[in-house]
Amino acid sequence: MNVDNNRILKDKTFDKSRWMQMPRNVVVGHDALLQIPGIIDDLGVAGPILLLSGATTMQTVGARVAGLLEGRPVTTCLVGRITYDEIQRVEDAAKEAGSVLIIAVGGGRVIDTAKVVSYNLDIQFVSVPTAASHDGIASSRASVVTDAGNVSVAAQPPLAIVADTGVIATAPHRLLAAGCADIIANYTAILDWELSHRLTGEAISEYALTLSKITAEILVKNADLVSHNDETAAWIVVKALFSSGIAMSIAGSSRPASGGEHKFAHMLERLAPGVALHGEACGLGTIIGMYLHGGDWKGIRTSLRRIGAPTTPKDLGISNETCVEAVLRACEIRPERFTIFDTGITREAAVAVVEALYEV
Ligand SMILES: NC(=O)c1ccc[n+]([C@@H]2O[C@H](COP(=O)([O-])OP(=O)(O)OC[C@H]3O[C@@H](n4cnc5c(N)ncnc54)[C@H](O)[C@@H]3O)[C@@H](O)[C@H]2O)c1
Ligand SMILES: O=P(O)(O)OC[C@@H](O)CO
Ligand SMILES: [Zn+2]
Repeated sequence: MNVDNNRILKDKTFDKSRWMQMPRNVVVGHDALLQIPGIIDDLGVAGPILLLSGATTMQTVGARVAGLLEGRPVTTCLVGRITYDEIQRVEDAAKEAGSVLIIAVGGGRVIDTAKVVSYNLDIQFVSVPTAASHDGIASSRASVVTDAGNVSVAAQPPLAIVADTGVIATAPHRLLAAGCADIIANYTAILDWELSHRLTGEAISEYALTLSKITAEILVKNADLVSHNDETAAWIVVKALFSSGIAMSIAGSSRPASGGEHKFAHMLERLAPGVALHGEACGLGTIIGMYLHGGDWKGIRTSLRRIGAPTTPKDLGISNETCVEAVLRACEIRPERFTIFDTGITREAAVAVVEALYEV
């Protein structure tokens, strides 16, 4: 059922009420894909299925899932960028097929699209991440691209998650490293949330904040293990991505995992579309955010390097000027979310932080 998970009952003395929606079945491990038919039966959702995937992932994992669903009514649909137009197109396809369940097989964009469509149509969906590249695999939020930049919208968390570590370990290491960077971003997301709490009085959830922080700490502790592209690394990173998603579900917003470093990343995506993976841009934003907070930015950089994630604009294939621009204009993204990037950074300061990224 769709819910406004930040609903406040104004007429009560104790006036808070929040729905925290969580996944019901989470299956992680080798050959987890084979469990999909059993999971669908266990969920008790019978009827036409919409199999959603990306152009690349449909040819590989998507095709395997289609094979596993043989004998059931399945319609396939490919998704590209996540925009409101694209969401509408997928909604129309789901309606036309009379779908009662979406199975989303792919990266973050495919899963976010499924989340919004299933929310809007009030049908369920199963999340089948093909890469450990983002922490949206379990969250109840989706990030949609609009002309005004990325917006974070309420969405439906998956009823089930099927993360096959064998599949994830065969994805390029770049994707796994990006997922790690998306988790390391939690360090500055938390600092920004606490800063906003102190300066603007924004409410904070200690549980969400603590879960987000511990998740990043455990990941960094395992940095050497996740620098490999094997199933152990996939296992560790998927658990971190899941945990971070749950922190977002507890908070009812992406706040525990998305601060100024994400605003920077979303602006960078607008200035240089498609150049960096989401997590890669967030990792760079985390080093910058930590520098601006006066924290251990070199420690963040060391962790990202150990994992194999980019740490400079050059690594990402963007110019220093574009990076400076993204630092200065990050505040245009989601202006209501106060972060260290919203404190009036001068061009001089932005140039200085970008130059510092190259310090040995
Ligand atoms: N809702 C949330 O809480 C949340 C959290 C983090 C990120 N996001 C969103 O997710 C998106 C980023 O996710 P992403 O980095 O996965 O991007 P993506 O979905 O664009 O995938 C990146 C690339 O990886 C490829 N890929 C995926 N699996 C593969 C595999 N097994 N082998 C080879 N290639 C594979 C895809 O084809 C694509 O080209 C952004 O839109 C971001 O805003 C949302
Ligand atoms: O709200 P946004 O900024 O899309 O953040 C969600 C997710 O990317 C956090 O890792
Ligand atoms: Zn993210």
